[in-house]
Amino acid sequence: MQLGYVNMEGKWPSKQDAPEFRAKAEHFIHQCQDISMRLLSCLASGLGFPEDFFTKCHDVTQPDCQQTLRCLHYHDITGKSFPDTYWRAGSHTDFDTLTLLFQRPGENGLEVCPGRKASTEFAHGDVWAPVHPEEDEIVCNIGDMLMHWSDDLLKSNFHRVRAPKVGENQKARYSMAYFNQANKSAVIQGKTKYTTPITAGEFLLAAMERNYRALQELQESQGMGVSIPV
Ligand SMILES: O=C(O)CCC(=O)C(=O)O
Ligand SMILES: [Fe+2]
Repeated sequence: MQLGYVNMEGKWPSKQDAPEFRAKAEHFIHQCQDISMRLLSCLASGLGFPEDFFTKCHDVTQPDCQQTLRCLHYHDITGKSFPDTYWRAGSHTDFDTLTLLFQRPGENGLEVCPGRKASTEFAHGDVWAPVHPEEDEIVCNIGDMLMHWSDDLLKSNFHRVRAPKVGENQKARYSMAYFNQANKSAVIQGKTKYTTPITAGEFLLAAMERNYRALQELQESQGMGVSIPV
């Protein structure tokens, strides 16, 4: 389930089904926005941009706002074993500027791949480290937009979610990701390397096309076709 600031009319669960859901979700989203803007202000200053630079690019009062809270539910797989090619979430970087990731103690599986040589590498075969959930901790992932804005100084990190094996906690995993995605019309432009301006809307489209092509190539190399939903 994905929640945001725009185009939400008619998408909230009804008051009868989940009486407090909307108010609680909106309160949480506002808290995520608040802490994100504080973090992004620090990052803007560190990168030599004005302190309010990223805040202005992630403006929730604008109709082209793309801030999103993704609520994830990975199913209970107790007693089931899957091949090593099976992931709860496959290796990827986030397309956004900065992600706040919330996970629950005991629901392990998140792994990160520190270090990255190029934005187009898909990190197969690299060294992965687990990020175990801790009470009161928020995992922050640098995304592709911030990597671009910082001319590759801040690397967007590959991460994935492993499927637990028989003997481990195979119960459901719930997590939430607050994606700080710049407003569609915000211009992403570095100072030294990525000096050609690109809007965040174009940037997201290009990232999705690149990931889709990479998936196609991987599946073709493994002799599997990509099935396109019709
Ligand atoms: O479930 C998780 O912890 C990871 C989710 C994630 O990486 C994503 O939705 O981009
Ligand atoms: Fe992610």
